[in-house]
Amino acid sequence: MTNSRDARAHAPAPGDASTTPTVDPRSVDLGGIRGWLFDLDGVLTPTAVVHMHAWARLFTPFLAARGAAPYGDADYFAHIDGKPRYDGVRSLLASRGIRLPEGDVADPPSAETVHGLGNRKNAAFNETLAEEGVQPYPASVALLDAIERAGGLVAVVSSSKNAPGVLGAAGLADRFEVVVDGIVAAREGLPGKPAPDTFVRAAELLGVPTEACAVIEDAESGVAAGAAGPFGLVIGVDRGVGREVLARLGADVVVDELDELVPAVAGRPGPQEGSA
Ligand SMILES: O=P(O)(O)OC[C@H]1O[C@@H](O)[C@H](O)[C@@H](O)[C@@H]1O
Repeated sequence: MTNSRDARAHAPAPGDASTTPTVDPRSVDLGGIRGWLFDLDGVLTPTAVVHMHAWARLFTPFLAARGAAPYGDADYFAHIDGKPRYDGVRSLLASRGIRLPEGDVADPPSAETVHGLGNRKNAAFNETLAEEGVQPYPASVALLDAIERAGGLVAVVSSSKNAPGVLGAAGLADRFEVVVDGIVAAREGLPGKPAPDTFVRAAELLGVPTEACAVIEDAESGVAAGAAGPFGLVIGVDRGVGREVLARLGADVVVDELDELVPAVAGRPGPQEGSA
C-alpha cells in the first residue's frame, strides 16, 4: 500500500518538530466523515493496560536475566504499543540489541525465540483478561451511540489477535459491521501499524472512501498509521502517550475521552449516507 499522506494537507509529517496545534473537539468539522475506524485496546476498552502489564510480566524478568537495561512503561509506549504481537517483541529486543531466533507460532511460551516470547506474553494477557473481565470506556460507548444515531458506519481496526475475545467480553461485538484485526491482517498479508493498510482495508470493507473516514487511535504506531494514509481525520486519544506526541505524529484532534466529540457528531446537518 502506498503512503498517500499528500492527500491530507492538514497534519504535520510524522516526526515534524513544528507541531500544528490540534483542533478543538467541540468545533471540529466532521462534515465529510461517514466512516469511523476505531482502534480497540485503549480506545474502546481499557485493555491497553492489560497488554501493558502482560508485556511487563514478560520483559521485566527476561531483560534482568540478560543484564540488559531494565524494562519500563516508556518501553511499552515507544516500542510495543499498538503493533502486532511479534513486531512488538522484535522492536523491544532491537532496542536492547538482543537477537533471538524467530522460531515459529507453534513455539511453547517457554521457548527463547521471538514467537516463544510473544506466546508467553499472550498467555499472561489471557490470564488477566479471564480474571478481571473487561468493561468498555463509557465515553467511547457514548460516541458510538452518537455515530449510530447520526447514521455513520463504524469499524474496529486492531493489531490484536485477541480482538474478537475482547469485543465479546466487553459486550461490543454486535456494534461493528467490520473488524480488521490481527487475524484478518495475517490472513490477508496486510502489514500492521504503523503501516496504514489495515485502516485502508477497513474503509474498503465499510464501502466508504478513506478520505471520508476518521481514524481513532491512542498509540504512537496507530496515529502514525492514520497519518500515513489518505484519511479525512486522525483523532488521538491520550491514554498516556501525551497530547503533544500524538499531535506531532499527525493527530488532527486530541481528546482525553471520546465523548468530547459527541456534540460535533450530533450537530451534523442531516443523517449520514451509508456508503460511497
Ligand atoms: O493481542 P495480540 O495479538 O498479542 O496483539 C498485541 C497488541 O495488540 C494491540 O491492540 C495493543 O494495542 C498492543 O499494545 C498489543 O501489544
